[in-house]
Amino acid sequence: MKADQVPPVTLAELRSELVHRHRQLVDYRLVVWTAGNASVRVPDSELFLIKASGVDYDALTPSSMVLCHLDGSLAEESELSPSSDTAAHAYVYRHMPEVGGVVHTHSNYACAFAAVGEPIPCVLTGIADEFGGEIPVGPFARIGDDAIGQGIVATLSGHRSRAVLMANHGVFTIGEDAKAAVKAAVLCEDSARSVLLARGLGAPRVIAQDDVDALYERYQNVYGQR
Ligand SMILES: O=C(CO)[C@@H](O)[C@H](O)COP(=O)(O)O
Repeated sequence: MKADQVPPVTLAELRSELVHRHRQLVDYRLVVWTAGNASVRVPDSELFLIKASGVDYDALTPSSMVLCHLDGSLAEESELSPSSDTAAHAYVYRHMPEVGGVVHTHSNYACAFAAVGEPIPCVLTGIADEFGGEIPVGPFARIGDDAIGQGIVATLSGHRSRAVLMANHGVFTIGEDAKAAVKAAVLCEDSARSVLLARGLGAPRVIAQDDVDALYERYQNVYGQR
């Protein structure tokens, strides 16, 4: 089958995939209790799916994924309220058409940087590979409306990084799909952990910009199976 003959993904498949992506957040120890959430854009539509608010990760099923319009309103009748961060995710989808997945976590090491308002410096090749430079800090914003979304879009537009540390809050990541957004959340936490460990040994050294550029270019365009 040629790539252009791959059948379009169904809503049911997207719901199941989003359950799996939330399971990955637990497996990678990026979330505890009901903190955090993930969403996925429904291709070729003005819709996205997002986790229901405050539901245990163990209890998530395809029907716990709430279908929303890009203004954040419900697109179907649902007994479950969508995530408290729905307006933030919706704002990202409206203003970054290239984004197909959004993830939010309170992963500990990255949150430590968010708590002090400090970017994660580009001191390891893995950070250059995935983020193309430091992982930036976004503004403080209250939870519940699109203020968080505005901060995400303002910080990540035109930036290589797919992760932002929202000040005094946590990590928001974006990707072309939900898998890519989860990957960015995993690697953001891994980066933060390594940098904090390095600081116990001495002063981490920032990689030269031309090396960062070369590493990013290779990882994004050459690494892995093409
Ligand atoms: O960041 C926050 C609250 O600080 C929220 O994102 C919660 O962590 C998860 O909320 P729901 O998605 O369950 O509404």
